[in-house]
Amino acid sequence: MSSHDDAARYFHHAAGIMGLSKNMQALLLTPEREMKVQIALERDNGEISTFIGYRIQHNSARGPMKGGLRYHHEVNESEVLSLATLMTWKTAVVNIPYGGAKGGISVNVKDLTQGEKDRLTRKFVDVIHDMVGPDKDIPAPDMGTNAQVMAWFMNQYSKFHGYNPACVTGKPVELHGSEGREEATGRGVVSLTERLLDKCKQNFQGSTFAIQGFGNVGSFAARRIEELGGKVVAVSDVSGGIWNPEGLDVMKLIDYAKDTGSISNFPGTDPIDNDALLASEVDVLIPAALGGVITSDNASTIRAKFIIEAANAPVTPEADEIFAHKGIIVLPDILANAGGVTVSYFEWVQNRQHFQWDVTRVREELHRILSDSFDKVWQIAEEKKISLRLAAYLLGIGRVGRATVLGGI
Ligand SMILES: NC(=O)C1=CN([C@@H]2O[C@H](COP(=O)(O)OP(=O)(O)OC[C@H]3O[C@@H](n4cnc5c(N)ncnc54)[C@H](O)[C@@H]3O)[C@@H](O)[C@H]2O)C=CC1
Ligand SMILES: O=C(O)CCC(=O)C(=O)O
Repeated sequence: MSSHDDAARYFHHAAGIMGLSKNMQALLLTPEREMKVQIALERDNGEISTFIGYRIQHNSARGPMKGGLRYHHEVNESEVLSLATLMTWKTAVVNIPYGGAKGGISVNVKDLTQGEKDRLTRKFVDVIHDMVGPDKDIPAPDMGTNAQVMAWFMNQYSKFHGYNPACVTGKPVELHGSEGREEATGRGVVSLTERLLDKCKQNFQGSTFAIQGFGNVGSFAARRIEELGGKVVAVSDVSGGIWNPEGLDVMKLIDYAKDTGSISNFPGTDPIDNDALLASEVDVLIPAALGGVITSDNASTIRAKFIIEAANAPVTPEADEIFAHKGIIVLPDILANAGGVTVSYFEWVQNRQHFQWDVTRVREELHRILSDSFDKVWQIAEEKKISLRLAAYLLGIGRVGRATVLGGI
C-alpha cells in the first residue's frame, strides 16, 4: 500500500459513515494541482546535482492552501499527496480558513552545505513561485526544513512579487515570524495529550512517555511534558534511542543534542533501538518522526495505553484497527499535530495586519482553538461510538464538503 492509499482508506471509511456519494468522494479526494519539478543545483565543488521537487495542492474549498515543505531522501509523489490531503482535513478540523497542500524535495539534507541548501531552496522557489503565495498556497517548515529555509523562501519569492512575508510561515521571529511558532506543534501535541488523559482519568503528572524523533516536534513536546510533570523515559532520533526508567533530564538532553548533533550516548542512559523505543512499557507513546513506522508487523509489540500522532501518518490503517481492538487510544495526526499550522495561521494574520502578537496571546489563542477542536472531536466520537480518528475525519470532511457545496464548482 502507498502512503496515499493509506490516507484514502481513512477518508473512504469516514465518507461511507457520512453517506457521501461516490461523485462527492471523488471530488473531495482528487488533488487540484500536482507540481513535480526538476531542480538543478551547482554544488560547492562545481558539480551539478539534479533533484526532484514536489508541491501538491489538494484542496482550496475553504481558503488558500497550506502545508509544510519537507526535505528528506524518502520524499516521493505518493507521500506528498497523502500529506497534502491530511492538511486539507487538518485545517478543517481546527477550523482555520485554509485548504491543504504539501511540498518536498527528495534530498538528503545532511549531504548539503548551508550554502547549497540556500541555493536549492531558491531554485525551487524559481520554478513554483507563480503557483504559490499568500492567497494561493503558503508553505511552512516540516521535516528537514526550519525557519532559516523559510527566510530564504520568502526572500526569493519577494524578488518576483515584491516584499511579502505572508507568502510563507514559520519564519525567524526577527524576519516577521510569529512568537511561539517554533514550539507550537510540540506544545499543541502536549496540550491535547493532557486533555485526552484527563478525559480517560489518567493523571498526566507522573505518567511515562516515549518519544520517537527529537527534532522540532519531539524536542518541544518533551520539554513541555517535563514542565507539566510528566516523565519522559525514552527518546530516539535517526541515530538510535536512549532509555532511563527514572526519567530523562530533557533540558540537558536538548543542550547535549545541540552540541553533539544527536541524542546518542547521553550520560546516565541505556541505548535502545527504535523498535524497542516503540515497544517501551510507557503510558504514552509519541511518534514524532517519519510516517508508516507503526504497522501490522509491530503493532502487537506496542505496550503504551495511548498513541499520540505527533508525526503525520505514523500508524498504518492495519495497525490502527489492531489498536481499536486492543483498546489502545490513538489521537490522530489531523488533530494531534495541528498546533503548528494553527500558529502558522496566526503568523499569516500578523503579517497581513503588520502587527506582532506577544507569546502569551499566541499561546492562549492556540490553547483555545485546540481545546475547542478536541472537544468537538471527542463529542462526535462519543455520540457515534467511533474512534477519535474517524470522528476527526467526519468533522474535517464535513466542513470541506459544506464549503464545496456552498461555493459551487
Ligand atoms: N514542524 C512542524 O511544525 C510539524 C511537523 N509535523 C510532523 O512531525 C514530524 C517531525 O517533524 P519535525 O520535528 O519538524 O522534523 P525535524 O526534521 O525537525 O526532526 C525529525 C526528527 O526525526 C528523527 N528521525 C528521522 N528519521 C528517523 C527514524 N528513522 N527513526 C527515528 N527518528 C528519526 C530525526 O533524527 C529528528 O530528530 C513529521 O512527521 C512532520 O510531518 C507535523 C506538523 C507540524
Ligand atoms: O504550519 C504549516 O503551515 C504546516 C505544518 C505542516 O506541514 C503539518 O501540519 O503537517
